[in-house]
Amino acid sequence: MILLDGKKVSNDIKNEITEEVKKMKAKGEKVPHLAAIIVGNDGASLTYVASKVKACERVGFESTMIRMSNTTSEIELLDKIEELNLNDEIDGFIIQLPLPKQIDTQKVLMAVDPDKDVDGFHPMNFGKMALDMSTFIPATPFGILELLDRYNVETKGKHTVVIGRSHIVGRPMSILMGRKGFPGNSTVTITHSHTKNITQITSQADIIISALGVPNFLKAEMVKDDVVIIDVGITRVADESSPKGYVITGDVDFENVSKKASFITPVPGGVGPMTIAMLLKNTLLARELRHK
Ligand SMILES: Nc1nc(=O)c2c([nH]1)NC[C@@H]1CN(c3ccc(C(=O)N[C@@H](CCC(=O)O)C(=O)O)cc3)C=[N+]21
Repeated sequence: MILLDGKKVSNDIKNEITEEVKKMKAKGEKVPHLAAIIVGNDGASLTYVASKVKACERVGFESTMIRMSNTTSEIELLDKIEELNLNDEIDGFIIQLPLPKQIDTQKVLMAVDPDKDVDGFHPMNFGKMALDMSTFIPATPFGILELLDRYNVETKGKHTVVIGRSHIVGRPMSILMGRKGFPGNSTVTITHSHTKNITQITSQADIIISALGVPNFLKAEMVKDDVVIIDVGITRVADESSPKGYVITGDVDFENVSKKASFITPVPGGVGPMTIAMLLKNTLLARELRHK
């Protein structure tokens, strides 16, 4: 079994980006600037945005975190987005999800200037992705592709099973794994809450990408020998014995599934850190787009 070490690879990527930023500075160019809007006080969301800001500092990017209250109206958020669209200092920005229920997420994501949409959530960018055009690929799927690439995991002709059809992971992942090129050229099955007999499907998979959010859902009996496992689950499970009062738990029963797997991502330290590294990569791309 080979561990797909997202923590290590994300560090390599951050070092590569740091070098790029040094070159920009040496040429007297403006460094990339990422902004993040966070609405409300969700603990996990605040942690993620804080790690994004920290990652920006680490590679030498500028960053701005914009906090808005839990009672923010849709109009107020749309106004803020328009402000960032027009602000020439900002190369790219994200709106941390999930949003409070009074706000229509799809409407908000459509208000982002596609050229600053470093999350790749605007329908224009999603469409470009599906059509093999160059664009921002959502950070989590992009991170998974990068991990498969750097560990040279064969995807061509393999049966990839994606668990979950969310707009930010499952759906784009199912498209990307079936595209031409590497990593891609897989035969893809996407499964979701209405899928019948999921074990029958997962047990035929060469590659499983699980983005379900149900701790320890995928058991050893559900997979075949030498399967490649990508665990996107990051559920906080209460645990009094740990210092933070919770442990981050993936969708995969790692202890038992890892014994059968050829490659597997750990949680934490797998897909999560890659997501942050690829957001930086998209921000660098956005900066290059705007100053070409
Ligand atoms: N607009 C938007 N863009 C996102 O990319 C986005 C989002 N909203 N909403 C929530 C999800 C989730 N997400 C993660 C990022 C990093 C870790 C990460 O670094 N995880 C660490 C553990 C971090 C911890 O201690 O909680 C790890 O897996 O090793 C996890 C999850 C980005 N998301």
